[in-house]
Amino acid sequence: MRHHERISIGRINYTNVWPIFHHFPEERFAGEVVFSLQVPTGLNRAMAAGEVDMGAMSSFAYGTNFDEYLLFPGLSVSALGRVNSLLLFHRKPLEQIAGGTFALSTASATTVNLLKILLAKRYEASPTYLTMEPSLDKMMAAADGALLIGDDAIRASWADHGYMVTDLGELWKAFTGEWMTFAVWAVRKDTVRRNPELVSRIHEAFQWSKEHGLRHPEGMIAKAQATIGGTESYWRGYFNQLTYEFGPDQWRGLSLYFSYAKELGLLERDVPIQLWEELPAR
Ligand SMILES: C=C(O[C@@H]1C=C(C(=O)O)C=C[C@H]1O)C(=O)O
Repeated sequence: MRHHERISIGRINYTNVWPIFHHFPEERFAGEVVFSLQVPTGLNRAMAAGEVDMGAMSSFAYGTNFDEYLLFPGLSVSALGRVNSLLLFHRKPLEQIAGGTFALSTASATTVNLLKILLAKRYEASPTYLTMEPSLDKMMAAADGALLIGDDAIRASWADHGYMVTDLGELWKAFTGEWMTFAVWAVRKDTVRRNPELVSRIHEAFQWSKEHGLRHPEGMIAKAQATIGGTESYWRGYFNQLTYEFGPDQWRGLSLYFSYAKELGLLERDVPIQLWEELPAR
């Protein structure tokens, strides 16, 4: 182990990960960790390049590069149904525009591929896709539908635009009956080899932080209201709608997503769910 090497932890810069990060005991890791705050696609790239060692990223990005990563059980951003922050905005019913043009946020990997899967499998459509910066007005000027994620989607859902709004978590559940996992907590295998003890302590701290965050959401809710807006009950509902578990139910839903992605050529290989395991106590 290189003693002075810090572990870089990726943190998605959206509210949806707050229940896992908000109470992370940074002071316990002084000098040992640094955080990298980015949109999901930024973290996906940084993890693949080895600039970030572990943390939250798009579940789809695990699928493209799984040989390099392990997944932490018990940590994810998942939902069985509605999410409220993975939203497709459109002018006409989806049935009428499924073969049209869709503008996709540059920040997303999991959800853009989820939309591709649903349009291909459920609507049997072959639409045109544009990738754009997440701006609802610009996207809707260029396309029949616009896909936003995270806080961009939340803000747009409050705006007075008159568009129809489809929740991608709800659409996936209606089509498959399954869970969907949007963000996973992954670690690079080389980081585990170099520094198993620190990785283990960080995992434990995340679990603690999550349990604490879910038991005591008040601080997080107040911070979300102050930084983004919305009511107390909106945020309480938002954090309750999401699930932060990553167990057999979520693995099954995510595996189904990966198999559709492979079938449609969005992923090249079958993707196994490979879990990180705690080192045996010495
Ligand atoms: C629940 C969400 O899931 C997210 C969607 C992601 C993606 O589409 O790649 C990645 C991480 C999560 O932040 C959200 O953005 O609100």
